Amino acid sequence: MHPSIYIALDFPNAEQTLSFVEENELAGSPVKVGMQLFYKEGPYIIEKLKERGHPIFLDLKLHDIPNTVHQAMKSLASLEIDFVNVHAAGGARMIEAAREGLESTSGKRPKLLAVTQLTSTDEMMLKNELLINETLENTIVRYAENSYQHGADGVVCPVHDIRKVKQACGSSFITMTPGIRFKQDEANDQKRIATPTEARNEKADYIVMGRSITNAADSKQAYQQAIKEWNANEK
Ligand SMILES: O=c1ccn([C@@H]2O[C@H](COP(=O)(O)O)[C@@H](O)[C@H]2O)c(=O)[nH]1
Repeated sequence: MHPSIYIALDFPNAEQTLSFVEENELAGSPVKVGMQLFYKEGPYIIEKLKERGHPIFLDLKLHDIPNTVHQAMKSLASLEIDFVNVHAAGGARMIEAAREGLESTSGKRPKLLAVTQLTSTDEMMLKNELLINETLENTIVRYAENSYQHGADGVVCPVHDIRKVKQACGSSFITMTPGIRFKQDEANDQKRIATPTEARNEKADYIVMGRSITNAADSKQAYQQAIKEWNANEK
């Protein structure tokens, strides 16, 4: 296992998820649980993954009014997971409310990440659909600064923006980067992708890998390949 590589367990149910981790001998490896799995199974799947020693990033990307996010984070904090997140676009007060909700737990507080811009967003979509007349890079850095100033421990961002985010928010501000693909893989719906090697070179703290591992003919081997790339250029 590698502490910096989170495997996105985007499966439809607990049975398929637990078979996947068992068949590929992934007990103890960091995993990301997203909407598909959590909406189906709820806290049960978190309990089962914790029993197997997995560090957990619960990727639900909360985005609502501050009071709702505050109360939701209080509930999520009781799961004693490692990371949870919100959309940075929810704004300063919502991010503060999320942090306050997490701090109400008596157990270990999950770290709070804010999603800057999704790795499926490109410049064209930003301008034409989201009507943001700034570059993607400026938007991501500004959202990261706002998140940092209002209580987030880090951001979810594309690999390409890590350096600027760290310059603006400091090197200990966490960067969790999805959109990771091996060189030969399809991008699928992702617009801003990078290899594990590129992520490591850009000094990502963590990477998220889903389909490049879960859809591989040999998932165990694919995970080992990710670890190999990551370790090849040790910081
Ligand atoms: O900007 C973001 C934020 C979250 N994700 C999530 O990461 C995984 C990526 O899966 P792949 O199969 O490796 O593309 C997925 O669960 C997303 O919900 C993201 O891709 N981009």
